Amino acid sequence: MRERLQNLGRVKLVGAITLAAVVLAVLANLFISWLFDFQTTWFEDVFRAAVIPIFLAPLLSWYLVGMFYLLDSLEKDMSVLARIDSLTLLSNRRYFYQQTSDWLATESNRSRVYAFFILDLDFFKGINDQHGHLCGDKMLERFGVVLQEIAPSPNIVGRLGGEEFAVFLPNASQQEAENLAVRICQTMRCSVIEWDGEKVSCSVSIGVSINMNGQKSTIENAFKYADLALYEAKKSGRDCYRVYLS
Ligand SMILES: Nc1nc2c(ncn2[C@@H]2O[C@H](COP(=O)(O)OP(=O)(O)OP(=O)(O)O)[C@@H](O)[C@H]2O)c(=O)[nH]1
Repeated sequence: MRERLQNLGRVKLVGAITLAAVVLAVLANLFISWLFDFQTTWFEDVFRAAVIPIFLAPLLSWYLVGMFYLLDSLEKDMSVLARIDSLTLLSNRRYFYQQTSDWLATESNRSRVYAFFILDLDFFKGINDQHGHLCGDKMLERFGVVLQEIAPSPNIVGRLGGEEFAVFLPNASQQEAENLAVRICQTMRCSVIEWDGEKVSCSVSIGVSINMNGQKSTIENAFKYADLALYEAKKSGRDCYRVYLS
């Protein structure tokens, strides 16, 4: 993205040079005609009129093609940036909702089972307070990587905001969902980052909502039930998961 923006700067410079060259060439042409009061033939008139476009056409074409290519790639970059969380590179809240809602809206998926996790790092404020926000950011990045490794596609992983994340497991049974929750808790419990020569770790609490028996439901319901389960996990002392069956 940064490279493209630099290229855009270069293209603008070439555009300005091209424009200046056109203006100078036209002025020079007029000046020479005025200075020498040319009595030119029609052939010389046509030749002189054609010289400028012939020499400048490649430059102009290159400029226009470059501009088109860069604007096109910048538009694509913008659309990606609007969907991802810049710190963890996971889906952001809005895109996560869109992905999961799209899955649920598909007719063939409506009667399927799925699990929905809300994951919240424990006492995360303490890490910020004790080691600083940059350390907190590094922990959030680490958690994002852990989630992507443990719950790869077709599962959908997103950062809802702050230290709250979500995972959607399409077609997952209760057993599969619970196994995954156990693995995430264990991995975070053992995961350590180095910060200013100190080892920093952070556990996670997980609220799991499982849509049993393939009942039709919305992502809002799944969210509500997972949130209730998360509340139970926090109340039970954290570093654990709780399940809400619906
Ligand atoms: N470093 C960093 N901190 C963030 C970010 N977003 C939110 N926070 C911090 O996350 C902390 C969340 O604190 P709390 O809501 O009290 O939660 P907690 O300390 O994890 O406590 P429990 O959830 O009850 O275990 C706050 O201190 C926020 O400032 C971020 O992007 N980076």
